[in-house]
Amino acid sequence: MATPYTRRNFLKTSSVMAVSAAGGLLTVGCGGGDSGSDELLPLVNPYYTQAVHGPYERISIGRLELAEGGVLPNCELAVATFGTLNADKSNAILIPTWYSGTSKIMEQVYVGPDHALDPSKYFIVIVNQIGNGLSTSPHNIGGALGGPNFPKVRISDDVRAQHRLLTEHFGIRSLALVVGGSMGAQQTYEWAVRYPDMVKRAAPLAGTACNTEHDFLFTKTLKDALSSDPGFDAGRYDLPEDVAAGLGRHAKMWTVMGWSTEFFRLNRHRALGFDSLRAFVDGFMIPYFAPMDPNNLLAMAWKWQRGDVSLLTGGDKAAALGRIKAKVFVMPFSTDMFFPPSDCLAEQVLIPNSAFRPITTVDGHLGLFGTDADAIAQVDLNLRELLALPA
Ligand SMILES: CCOC(C)=O
Repeated sequence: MATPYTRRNFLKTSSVMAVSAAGGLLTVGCGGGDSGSDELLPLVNPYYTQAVHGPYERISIGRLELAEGGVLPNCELAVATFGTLNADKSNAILIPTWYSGTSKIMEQVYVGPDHALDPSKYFIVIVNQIGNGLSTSPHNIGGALGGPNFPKVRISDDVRAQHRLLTEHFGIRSLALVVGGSMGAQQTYEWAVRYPDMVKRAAPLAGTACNTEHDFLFTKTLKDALSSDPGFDAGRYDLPEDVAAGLGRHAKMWTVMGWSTEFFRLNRHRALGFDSLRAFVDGFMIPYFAPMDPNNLLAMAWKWQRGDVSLLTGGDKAAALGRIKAKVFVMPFSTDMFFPPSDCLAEQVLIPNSAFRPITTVDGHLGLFGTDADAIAQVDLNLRELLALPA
């Protein structure tokens, strides 16, 4: 097996094949000879590919100025579409993605002829959020903005980028529905507040419009779990495997907060095929996050912490939520420990034309992954009702 190259060495060679510790082949971009600079090259991580997450198409929306002052010179969004846009372009549904997720899990769990999100009726556009590894992200941008130098991206930046994509690339000016889970819910709220005339219906699942201090702290501990690993090396690690300890701690914290105490008391992990909590952590939670790029996760975590629609209204949450013209079903998951129903209800009462539709499940926040078929059936029932409401 070839000695795995480190990224720093790539600048000295035009193009190399490296073999990751996991045995996957990593193909790196051309180094352009020995530039002598310490720029990071884009690294093709085998996890963030069509083979794992396809089909999707990478569409450039050009230069994206960011709310925090940075810029993405050429922002590319990875997009998966299902169904056909009708003649008057009135049947478009947008689905943004959540932390660590891609368009693939949204397709697998929420889209299909047996779901409310039925491609035979709607043109469904799933847009991968910036930083998630398929769209422009720390691990794939390369150059001076690569890795730890990736600029700070906010929820509003994703939503403006998605708006440019839909209006300029697809010619879509009306959305029958925007629906997303967790960080996808944060983007859903941002869409409904920022573009009230475009969004006809909105369904935030297991997420809030304004992140809470508790959730900010939870996400800070996730970030610390990654960055405190010496292998992280201030974000200049070579491969995710170099940060395996941090990714493992991050996975264990997700195990604690992402499910629920009921989930374990009722042995739901056994129902999922794991005969112990330890086996569930070692066999599912750690392997799920292990191939992911830590700088990508940190970029999304920074964004997640600062989800706040009131930035548009000088900090006035009621004014922001009052801007919404869409019909809204607020759909928390009943045992969610970081976007609890109580936090979601406190926002829903501020939204005109809205209803509070909690989803009953013992699987907590990560019930979003589709582990509880009944929870997804409840989501479908509510989405069918919402889609049947007149715009
Ligand atoms: C699992 C998805 O979680 C978030 C915060 O997006």
